[in-house]
Amino acid sequence: MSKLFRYLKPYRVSIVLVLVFVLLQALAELYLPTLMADIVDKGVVQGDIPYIMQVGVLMLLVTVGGMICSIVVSYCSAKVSLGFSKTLRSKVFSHVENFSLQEFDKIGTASLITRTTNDITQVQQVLVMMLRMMIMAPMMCIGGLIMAVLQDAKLSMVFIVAIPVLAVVIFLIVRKGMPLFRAMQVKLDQLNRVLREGLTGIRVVRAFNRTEHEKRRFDQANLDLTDTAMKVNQLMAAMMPIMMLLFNFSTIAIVWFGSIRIDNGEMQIGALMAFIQYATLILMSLMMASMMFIMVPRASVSATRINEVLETIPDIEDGNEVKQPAQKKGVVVFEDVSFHYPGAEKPALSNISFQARPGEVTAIIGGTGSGKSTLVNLIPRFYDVDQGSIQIDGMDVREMSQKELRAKIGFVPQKAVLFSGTIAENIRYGKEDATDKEVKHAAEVAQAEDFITEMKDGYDAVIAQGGNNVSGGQKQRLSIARALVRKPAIYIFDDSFSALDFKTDARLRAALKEETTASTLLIVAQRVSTVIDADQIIVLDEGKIAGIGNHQDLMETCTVYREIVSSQLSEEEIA
Ligand SMILES: Nc1ncnc2c1ncn2[C@@H]1O[C@H](COP(=O)(O)OP(=O)(O)OP(=O)(O)O)[C@@H](O)[C@H]1O
Repeated sequence: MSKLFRYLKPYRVSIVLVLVFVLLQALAELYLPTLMADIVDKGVVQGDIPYIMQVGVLMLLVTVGGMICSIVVSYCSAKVSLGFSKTLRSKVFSHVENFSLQEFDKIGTASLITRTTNDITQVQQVLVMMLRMMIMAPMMCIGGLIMAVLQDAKLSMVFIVAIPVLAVVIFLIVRKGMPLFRAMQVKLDQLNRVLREGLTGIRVVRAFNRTEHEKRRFDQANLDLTDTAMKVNQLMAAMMPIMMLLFNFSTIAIVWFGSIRIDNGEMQIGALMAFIQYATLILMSLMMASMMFIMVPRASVSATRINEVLETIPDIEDGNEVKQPAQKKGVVVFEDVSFHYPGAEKPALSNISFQARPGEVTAIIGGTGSGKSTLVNLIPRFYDVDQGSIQIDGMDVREMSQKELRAKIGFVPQKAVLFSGTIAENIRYGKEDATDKEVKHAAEVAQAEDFITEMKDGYDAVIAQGGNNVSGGQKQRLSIARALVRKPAIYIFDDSFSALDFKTDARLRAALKEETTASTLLIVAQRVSTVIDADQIIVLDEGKIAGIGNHQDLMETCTVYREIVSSQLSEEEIA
């Protein structure tokens, strides 16, 4: 957890304030019983009213002082801990943004969400506690002991028995609690995963009548978490009565032995009352310590999970010296590229070599799972190649800065993703400073203009979370417009026309041709009609190139291509 505390630096002043005021508060608490002993022994016993009034006013002032200290401590510690968690959340988020897809696959989205929210809250809560109790508990314990010994050294022997017993109880509780805290965070991850899947996949859940199944899955994860949380709470609940029992036994012992000492004239009644109060302070401080001993390990489990994210070095990082290709044409060259996903037995791509040139359309076709998406995902470096190289305008993509590289590319993913906001905002996602005219033009080319103008608010129509209020084909066209608006040197369309009807698909490709005369186009497609006019078609089969050429060439030379064509087109169309 200490590693995370480096983010506390900006709050140094507030932390010092907290510590100073906690110290003052502790001193006030320690002073009060002595004053009370004085009132009883010197004022009440001797009937000295002015003395009672004088010390009474002093007690009142000390109490008010202690209260003010407590308020300052609460304010400053809240400020520090809330600021700390805000900083930590944004650090984790911006670090995660740099992750390659490999790290996302490894940690899992649900766990990343829990770590950024719940885990940070755990650490934040403990931080408040530590700020308030780290000084308070030892001060009250040591100060209380000294004051108690000063009141009556012999009676202090009671603590020799009480404190070690309490220490053993705390140790046993912490030892039992640690594995439970760890399990609780993992189970929270599981619950979040089930919840996320159930909510994002709600349409499939309904369509397949799997509501009950999902409910069972959720209940199971929920019950699992509750069971562990119950165990943790039972442990915590057991702690309090045990502590109170020890506390009450100690008080009985103090009153018992104290009254014998009063009988023998070795102690005064006021001193015994003060002694009991000091004993209360000591035992309270030990309770505070035990709370810390329980909460700190729990938060340290969370801290480890947060550190794991912060210390994950993204697989894909810019080199020390990033370069820029001399030309900006957008020539994409694959040179003997092979790639396999971590943990996968077979490579997803093997020995891929080809060139995609500006002004030309390079289409990639192949069966499902043949590696088409993987191939195009390697160009913006979502993953890095295992072997060979990918060059843009003669420069290896690993030598460029990721920002520069991705600025050259207009990427339309297989699954269209929109963000909550207006249609115009979604298109501008591709180019922040795009003018209204540019946004409109991109929408026109993407064949989205018609349906946008039909909407009540046109370009200002609001897209719901995940783009759920537009159709699949409309979503695809908006994500195409988003790529078009940045006018990049290279366009990548990963199966981006699949949800369009044949007419719109053809119109879109014709408009694209006019718009992108100087750009390199890579189009992944399932439909032969989409690729038939391409300048070059790459046929993929189980991660390997089965053929490369235009439609006519491939019809003559490539069996895999012929099979795809004959499965989709009629005899006349083929002829
Ligand atoms: N993130 C991943 N982790 C592990 N394996 C993966 C991952 N993504 C894809 N694969 C595997 O890599 C192979 C190629 O997948 P890819 O998505 O590139 O195929 P595709 O040709 O685009 O298929 P489709 O047309 O169905 O989209 C498949 O065997 C797939 O199971």
